[in-house]
Order: sequence, then C-alpha cells, then structure tokens
Amino acid sequence: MVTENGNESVKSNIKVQAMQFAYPGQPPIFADFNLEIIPGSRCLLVGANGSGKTTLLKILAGKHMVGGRDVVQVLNSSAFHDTHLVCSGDLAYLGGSWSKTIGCAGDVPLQGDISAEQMIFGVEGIDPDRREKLIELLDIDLQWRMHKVSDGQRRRVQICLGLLHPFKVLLLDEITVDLDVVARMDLLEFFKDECDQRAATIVYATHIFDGLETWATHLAYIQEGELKRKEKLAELHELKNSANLLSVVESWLRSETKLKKKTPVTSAAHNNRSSGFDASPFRSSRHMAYYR
Ligand SMILES: Nc1ncnc2c1ncn2[C@@H]1O[C@H](COP(=O)(O)OP(=O)(O)OP(=O)(O)O)[C@@H](O)[C@H]1O
Repeated sequence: MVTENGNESVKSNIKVQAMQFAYPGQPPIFADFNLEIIPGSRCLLVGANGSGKTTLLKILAGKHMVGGRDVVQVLNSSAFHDTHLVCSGDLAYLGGSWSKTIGCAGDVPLQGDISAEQMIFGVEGIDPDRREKLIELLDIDLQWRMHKVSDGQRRRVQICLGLLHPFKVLLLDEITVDLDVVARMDLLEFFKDECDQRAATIVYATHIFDGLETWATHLAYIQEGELKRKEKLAELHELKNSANLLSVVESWLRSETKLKKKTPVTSAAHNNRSSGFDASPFRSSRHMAYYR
C-alpha cells in the first residue's frame, strides 16, 4: 500500500521513477521503485536491516549508476550523471563510517595526524558565520587530532565538513549513533531550521526514533526494496493510536518477520539449498576443525 502525498503543484526535489537496481551477481534489490519528495520535507526512511535504505541513499547521492538520466532525479538533475550536484554542495550525503576505499582492502577508516582545524578550514568558499555556528553546535575542539579522538568526536568533525555548504538536499544514513543526546537533539534542531528557512530537503535513514515524531514531516517505509508506505507523518493513522513512532515501526517490522516465518520452504528449495551448501568452501568438514 503506497500513499502518495499527491501535491501536484509543488515540484519534487527528489524523483525516482521505475528504478531497477541490483548489485553485481545478486538478484535485484529494487525492481520498479518510485519515490517523490517535495522541497522542505524531512523524510524518515525506515525498514528492517537489509531492506535497502543505504543502497537507496547511495543511489540518490549519485554513487551508483542506475538506468538513464531520468530514472533518479535530484533537483531536476541526474543524481549520477550531473556531478555539479555534489561539487556545488547542493547535494550532500552523510553516512557510514568516515572511510576511503583502498583497492582490495575495502573501506579503511579515515585517520591521520591532521587537526580538526586543518580539515574544517581547508574547505574553501565557506560562509564564516555558518562555519562558526557548526563548530559551536557540534562542540568541536579545533585542536583535536583525527588519529587520537573518540568515534563520536571524529563523527562530529565529519558532520561539520558535510554541512559547511548550505545544502539543498541532504541524505543522512544514521549518522547520529555515535553522538550524545545533547549533540543529537541540537543537530536535529539545526536540520529543522535549514528545512523551514531554506526549503532544504532531508532524507534520514534511522533505527533511532527518539524525538522524531515532531521532527519529521514524512515517512517512507521500505520492505525488501519495495516502498510499502510513503505519507505525511501527521496523517499516519497508526500513530494516533500508538505510544510513539517506535511502536508503530516495531509493529510493521514484527509483522514482516511473521510473514517470513510463515512462508514454507519447499522440499525442492531445501534440497537445492543443501546441495549449494555442500559445494560451498565454508561447509563444515574435518578440515574445518583445525580452524576452530
Ligand atoms: N556492496 C554490496 N554488494 C552486494 N550486496 C550488497 C552490498 N551492499 C548491500 N548489499 C545487499 O543489499 C541489501 C540491502 O542492503 P542495504 O545496506 O541497502 O540495507 P539497509 O536497509 O541499509 O540495512 P541496515 O538497516 O542494516 O543498514 C542487503 O541484502 C545487502 O546484503
């Protein structure tokens, strides 16, 4: 069941049409995915682990090439092809660990004997007032050295860098996990002001719902790559009869789990699975005993 907000007169800041996407050698995560998000929205992206939230945010951030230019549009440009979106700072993505991908080593945490000041003041063309505001908001000590700070302190510098440019669309992939309560609440308030004052759009994937009932304007719920719900939070009827957003999302995810448990495994599928596992190098064997 998908409820669109149906506001035809307002142009979408994010528009995804008939999107298909699969990781190489994997079955498709998104088969025919559609989503529209209007300017000024603060849209929560919710779903179980592995439902496709991070993948969707990365696609919106232009990190994966998907279909033609019209399939994934951000600010009326192609998220992947129009690199000016990211270069100008109009489209910002904050997610995952602060890392860089190094060949076969994969994602290596970004560390080095470099100060917070060098990183933050190294970004050119920034409004000094905005920079000061962010440094104060995130309580950053400019003398912090990136190889000697806590996860939360490193995260604050990462967030600051990501917000220096006044974004038009901001994609957040659970970046507040390492922050203490005060930093998280202050940051959410800052985001709210950015949307209200500049009609910026935020999509925020999270499993932490504290304080979000009054913060978010919309909610999108994904189940296994399918958009199950997309509606205004104020119109979410379950929220009127529940203690909070957490219990609403909890009930959705619990019914997903029940559905999965009810789906019987056919004997053919079971046989296929066993034979696949038999061929696997990770099959338990006498030899594996040496590694226990
Ligand atoms: N680089 C990758 N290569 C292959 N498959 C991947 C890759 N990244 C994610 N997947 C698969 O894609 C699916 C969606 O993953 P994704 O990270 O988007 O989920 P998520 O909703 O963000 O989960 P979580 O709540 O745990 O962060 C999962 O089944 C995952 O195993």
